[in-house]
Amino acid sequence: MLYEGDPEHLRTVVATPNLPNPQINPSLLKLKHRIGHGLFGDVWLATHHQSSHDYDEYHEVAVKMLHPIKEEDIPKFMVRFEDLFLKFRKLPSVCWLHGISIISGKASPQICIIMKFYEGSVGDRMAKLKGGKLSLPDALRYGVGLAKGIHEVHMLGILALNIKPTNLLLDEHDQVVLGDFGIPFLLLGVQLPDPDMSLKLGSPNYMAPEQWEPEIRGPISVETDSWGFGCCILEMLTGVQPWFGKSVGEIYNSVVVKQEKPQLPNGLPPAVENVLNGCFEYDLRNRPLIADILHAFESSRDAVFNDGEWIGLGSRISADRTLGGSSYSTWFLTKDHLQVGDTVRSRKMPNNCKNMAVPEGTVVGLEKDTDRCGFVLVRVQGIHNPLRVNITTLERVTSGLSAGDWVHLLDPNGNRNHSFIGILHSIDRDGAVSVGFIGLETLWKGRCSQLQMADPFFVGQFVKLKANVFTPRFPWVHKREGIWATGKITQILPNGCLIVHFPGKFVFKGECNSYLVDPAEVEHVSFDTCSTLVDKYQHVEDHHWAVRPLMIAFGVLTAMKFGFIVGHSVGARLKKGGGGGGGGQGQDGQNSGGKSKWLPSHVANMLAREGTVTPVTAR
Ligand SMILES: Nc1ncnc2c1ncn2[C@@H]1O[C@H](COP(=O)(O)OP(=O)(O)OP(=O)(O)O)[C@@H](O)[C@H]1O
Repeated sequence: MLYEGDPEHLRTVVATPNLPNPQINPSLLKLKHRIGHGLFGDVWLATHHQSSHDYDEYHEVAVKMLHPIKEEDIPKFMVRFEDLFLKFRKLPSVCWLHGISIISGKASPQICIIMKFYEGSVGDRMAKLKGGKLSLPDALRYGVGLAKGIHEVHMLGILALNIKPTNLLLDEHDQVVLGDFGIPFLLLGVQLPDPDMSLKLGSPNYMAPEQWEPEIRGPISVETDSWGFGCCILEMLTGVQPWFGKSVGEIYNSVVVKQEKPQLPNGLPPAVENVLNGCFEYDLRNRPLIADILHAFESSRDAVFNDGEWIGLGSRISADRTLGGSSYSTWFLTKDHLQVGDTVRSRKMPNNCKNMAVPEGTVVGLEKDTDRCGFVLVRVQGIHNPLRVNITTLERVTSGLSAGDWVHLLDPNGNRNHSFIGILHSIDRDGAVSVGFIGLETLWKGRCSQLQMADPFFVGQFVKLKANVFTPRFPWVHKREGIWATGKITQILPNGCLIVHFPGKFVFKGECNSYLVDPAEVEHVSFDTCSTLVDKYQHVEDHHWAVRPLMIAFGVLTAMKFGFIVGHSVGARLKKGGGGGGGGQGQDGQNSGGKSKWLPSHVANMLAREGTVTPVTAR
């Protein structure tokens, strides 16, 4: 009577003190047939028998039977689920949960999540349409529903992760409900039988770069779901799955290694195009939040359409993309909403160690507090009138720290397997912080008193392993016996992981010259800080693999020239005559001038400045 597929009715029921127990006795479930088989288990159509002294009912339900997990991990999962069960039931855009059950599988017990049975999914609907794609108005409408569902899940501190059209179920009002409410997230830290760990956090075609190796390229965060959202909308609009036809390895290569993005179709409303472009930023911090996406989709859904075609007028919003991941997107710059009284300073650019000239000040007025690119009034000591400053050029400072700063974890115990240097992702006004560290799948949460500012790293800097690091976290290049090579930072991931190239290493075609580096294990090297001539030369050698062979060739030629001159003058003296010396000198002078052209000019200049040529050629 109460549980007949009527979530609205149930929402009022669960609010009563007589709270339902999420655990369902497996003997009350009768599996009828399998509806589908997914990466996280099978879904069955089943009946759930419910009875009490005044009713006796059978309800049609969907049972998601998860793959077996280690028996000792079952209680861990159950505690997480039971903690969230009632909260999930209050979410209108998340599938209605009947409960959870543990049935004895062939080898080990299996967790079954019992859900309301829905008639179909967005994926099913697309499969029935010509070309397998939805009209733009439908895609926008489902997009709004999906964004709401993801937002609701985020409000509970959970990530959806497994977002794809078959997991977007449709209720009787054709509204989207999330069929997977974050099962991969609830499984974090639980051991799966599948040795391919990359599969456990989502479905490959829809996975964000950091989702493949969250401990290395992570953390996974709310913006990870923005990527999955973008993939779903793309599939709805084109009828083609992102990376269709590629193997799992090829998708990994495209998304993670080559840092490719799926192609967007033409003709989208500008706000939608802009937000979808942002969803496919490699650095998750540059992606829009689900609230931004919802705003763009809601505003475009209500715009003018003609036979499903966008006929909106007005200027196109310029694509808000970062160039080569080297700068911040507007999504990044406007994530923090400034308030009157906040301490602010000019924002540091990601690849520039120089802070901008505007010093620390206090926000005394908001000109347009709802506009993404609004202005604030900042009072700066020593300047009479407040300055009017664009919010995207400012960063909020709390306890001396701002989002984006490099931080060092002060951990007296020190027994951790994650790096102790990372990047601050957010700092609340009350001092609560979240930090990305290598070795952690999700953001580390703590207090700002546990952190200290660390020296920043920048793209383009040269780094080498610290002297006390003998077994680095990731493989590193050896130059010669006992000497570690120096590498150049080419990218910095959101957890502070450095991607380093070794320009001094000769690389065969197709060989990878990209290495991951823990920032806690390296130090910055520059020409100015190399103390000895030999160090300076070695630093020059690390700029390009050709330096050493050129130096050797140069040395050999110098030696030959020297031998030739000596031989010539000795011969001349023996002959007590001569005449060819002047001509020979002229020829040599010309040759040496020509040889200097072989060296890259900055390397040649450095060598000339430091006089390193002679000792090197002798080696
Ligand atoms: N509560 C439900 N009611 C009706 N159909 C459902 C329900 N939950 C899932 N399904 C359907 O069952 C099928 C299999 O779902 P399942 O989630 O196992 O597979 P998947 O979506 O392909 O993969 P994954 O395991 O990664 O989620 C899908 O077509 C899905 O739409």
